[in-house]
Amino acid sequence: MGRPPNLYSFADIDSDLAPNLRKYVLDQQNEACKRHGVFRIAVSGGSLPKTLAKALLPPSNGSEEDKVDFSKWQIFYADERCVPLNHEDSNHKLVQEEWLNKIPKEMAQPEVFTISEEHLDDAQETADEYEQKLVSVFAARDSVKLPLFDLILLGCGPDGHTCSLFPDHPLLREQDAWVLSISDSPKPPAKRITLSLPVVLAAAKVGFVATGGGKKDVLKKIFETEEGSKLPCGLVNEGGGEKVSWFCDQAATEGVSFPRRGSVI
Ligand SMILES: O=C(O)[C@H](O)[C@@H](O)[C@H](O)[C@H](O)COP(=O)(O)O
Repeated sequence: MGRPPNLYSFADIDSDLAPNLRKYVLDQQNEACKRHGVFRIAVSGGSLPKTLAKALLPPSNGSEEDKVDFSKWQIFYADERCVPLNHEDSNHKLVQEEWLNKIPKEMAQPEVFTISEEHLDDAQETADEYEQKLVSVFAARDSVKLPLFDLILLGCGPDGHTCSLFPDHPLLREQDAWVLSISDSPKPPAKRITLSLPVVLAAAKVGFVATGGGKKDVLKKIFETEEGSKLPCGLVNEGGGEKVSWFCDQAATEGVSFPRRGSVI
């Protein structure tokens, strides 16, 4: 690894972490729009959507620099459960309820890429269909080796998983496919699809959001031990280096040694 990832620890989620996360996302949005006129972002489920809602809503405080320009957003799921989109386990439903549905109706809405509901009992088919959606956006499969997201926002599980990439799972070794299926996920539901590790590592920026005392032990492991650096979150740190940032609160980082400490704002 070159330079280590950035680990930010904030005193409070609402008044501190959320505005910093907003600034970070807006910086990536603005840079991506300058680069290619759109902002391509992938997001996970778990506790992330709730924190992200605090960061993104309301979409503007009136000033030009502070505008979340959803008209430029193309939103993908970093991982999704193979359930109907209106099912209570669906990450899309969660994201809709937490913030997509709360974007003011008079504003231009983002483009959201959901999984197909056609073959939900076949996780591989669902993964292949989702990969085709990525191909249609990120150009023909043979002309780009990997889709280049502008930003991927992820959570960190208590066992160090991220997306639906679980510790010691063979999916971690997948080098070729963009979207993978898993039918034995240790976190229910068992059938899911997930971006592959090479796709996560190809993104321009990767932001983790991990809050609460329940994350303390796994963060210590990831940042301080050899064993932790082999966990899925640790592999993203190792492969992504300084393009990876962690947005945490003090409860999650108590006693964790920081590679680099700071504030985005
Ligand atoms: O669909 C999922 O299960 C999530 O995308 C998953 O990868 C999540 O991000 C982590 O499990 C962390 O979840 P918490 O933030 O709730 O701990």
